Amino acid sequence: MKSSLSCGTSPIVGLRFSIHPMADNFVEIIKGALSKADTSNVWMHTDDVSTVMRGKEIHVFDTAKAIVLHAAATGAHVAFNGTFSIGCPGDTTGDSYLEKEDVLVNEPNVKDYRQYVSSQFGLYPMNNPDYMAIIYKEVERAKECGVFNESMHYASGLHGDIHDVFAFLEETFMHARSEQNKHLVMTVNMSINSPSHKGGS
Ligand SMILES: Cc1ncc(C[n+]2csc(CCO)c2C)c(N)n1
Repeated sequence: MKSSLSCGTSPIVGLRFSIHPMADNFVEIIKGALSKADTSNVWMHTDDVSTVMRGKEIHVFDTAKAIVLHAAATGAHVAFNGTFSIGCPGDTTGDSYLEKEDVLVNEPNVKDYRQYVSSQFGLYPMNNPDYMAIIYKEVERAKECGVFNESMHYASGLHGDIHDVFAFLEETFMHARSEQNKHLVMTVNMSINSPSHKGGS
């Protein structure tokens, strides 16, 4: 890993995530999802706890959605949890693949998949005194986009087709930061193919 400090001006989006399939063949599902997605536009590393991905925003969201969809397509009940980050002052410019072209490599392969997902997200606009206004605005955006599910402590509930939920997450991640406040963290939990989803899936 290279380690030149970028002083928080870097456009690199990082995502650290885990997939937990509630199935006996969880190893096959995790490894299968990671290998079926085209990861050529992101830097990625998997360990025993999670996987980290770094790259341009569009490629991180494109690759993450494909990985989740490939795990979901097995039919197993799968949980995804991830932390997205951009603009961290302590971040480094290495392992980023920023030179990649803006052509999505997974979207053509997964665009026809349909998958209901129930999700909870949290926004953390770092060092921004107006953070509550930003959070309320983004919750309003979720309502306008038709993916809002319910209010709750410490997160907001989203649900719907995975393409709509991911599109919202990418949009809100773009809008909840600014030139003055570059550092943003977003947490996302998803539950897929859950027996609790009566009629929605
Ligand atoms: C996305 C993602 N990356 C890594 C792990 C950790 N993990 C748990 S079991 C397993 C397969 C056997 O090594 C791995 C890699 C995870 N759960 N999800």
